[in-house]
Amino acid sequence: MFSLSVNDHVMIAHSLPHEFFGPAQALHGATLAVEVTFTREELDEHRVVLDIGEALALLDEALTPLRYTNLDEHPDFAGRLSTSEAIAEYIGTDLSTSLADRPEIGITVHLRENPRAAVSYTVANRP
Ligand SMILES: Nc1nc2c(c(=O)[nH]1)N=C([C@H](O)[C@H](O)COP(=O)(O)OP(=O)(O)OP(=O)(O)O)CN2
Repeated sequence: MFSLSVNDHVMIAHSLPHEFFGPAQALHGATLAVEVTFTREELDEHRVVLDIGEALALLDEALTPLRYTNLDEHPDFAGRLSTSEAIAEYIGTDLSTSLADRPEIGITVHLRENPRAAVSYTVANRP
């Protein structure tokens, strides 16, 4: 199995309006560090998992709709808690759509919420 990882970050604001989240029910900001790992069982005809430039561009495209937004007002999170897990799923789903022509590529999104906590999401039905 081969893998390629690229990273970026995104600044957002959001609230988590449920008592489960304690003080995070209030509006707060976060700079999320995002790393995506693409995997392939075998290399492609260019002997790569995915071109690094394309991988960076795909990640940038996935993050652009989130940059500097208040997720409480973002239509894709309407009525849904914008936890780090949900944001990782959103990014993974976007990347999976962009790579619909290459279902042989696995996608895992690793999202660091703060120096002590991170989540990850692996897109289903890919290797
Ligand atoms: N599994 C998750 N748990 C929490 C998330 C999340 O995205 N996924 N997010 C938050 C808050 O947005 C924030 O990042 C942390 O808020 P905080 O109040 O500091 O939460 P803690 O759980 O660390 O501490 P408390 O003891 O609950 O105050 C929270 N959780």
